[in-house]
Amino acid sequence: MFIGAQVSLYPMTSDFVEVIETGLEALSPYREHLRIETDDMSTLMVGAPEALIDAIRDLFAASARRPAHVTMHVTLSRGCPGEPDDPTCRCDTLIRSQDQPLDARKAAARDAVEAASVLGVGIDVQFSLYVLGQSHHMDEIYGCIDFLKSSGTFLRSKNFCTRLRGDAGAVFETIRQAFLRFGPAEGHVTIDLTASANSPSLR
Ligand SMILES: Cc1ncc(C[n+]2csc(CCO)c2C)c(N)n1
Repeated sequence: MFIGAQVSLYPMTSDFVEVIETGLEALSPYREHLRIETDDMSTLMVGAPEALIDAIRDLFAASARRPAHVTMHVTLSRGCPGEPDDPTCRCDTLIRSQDQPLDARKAAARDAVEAASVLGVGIDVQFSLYVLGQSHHMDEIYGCIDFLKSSGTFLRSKNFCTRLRGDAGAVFETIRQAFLRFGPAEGHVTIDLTASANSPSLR
């Protein structure tokens, strides 16, 4: 299994380099658990979803604590058949949910969001879950949307994606649960996500 993300921050301010560097500094505690490589367009993070999603959450929360409007684009992927197996990506949640029916997975996902840590940073997210290479992929997508509607972070459904709003802790836990508990444990699943904080449109 190979699990990872390409992550880009887009601060809407002339001191964008400082905002990006503030975000990247928040990754320090995760560097011993994840492979992290930054270039001029994005930062690659590879590793188990516990550290991976926490790292993306903290990267965005750190930049969102500054006053400027900032957005982030994330491509998450698990189980891509073209990527090499990486033992550091081992994930017990995926292994355990393998044989669980959809209703049990929805309930477990809700429990995890309820138990999420509170960061004190309000954010908006819109994302799409893609279950690849499966003929019954819509059952998993509708199951995931059911979970999202009861997650406490649901804002509204939109064409092609779902809007979430709330504390960064609960919102990123919702994303982690959507990523791990829907779509086959051994299958190829991706998420396309945009996050936003401090938007002047919401003032
Ligand atoms: C998370 C994240 N990683 C890398 C970049 C690409 N990037 C654009 S400007 C800049 C700082 C000066 O080189 C960097 C690293 C990004 N935007 N967000």
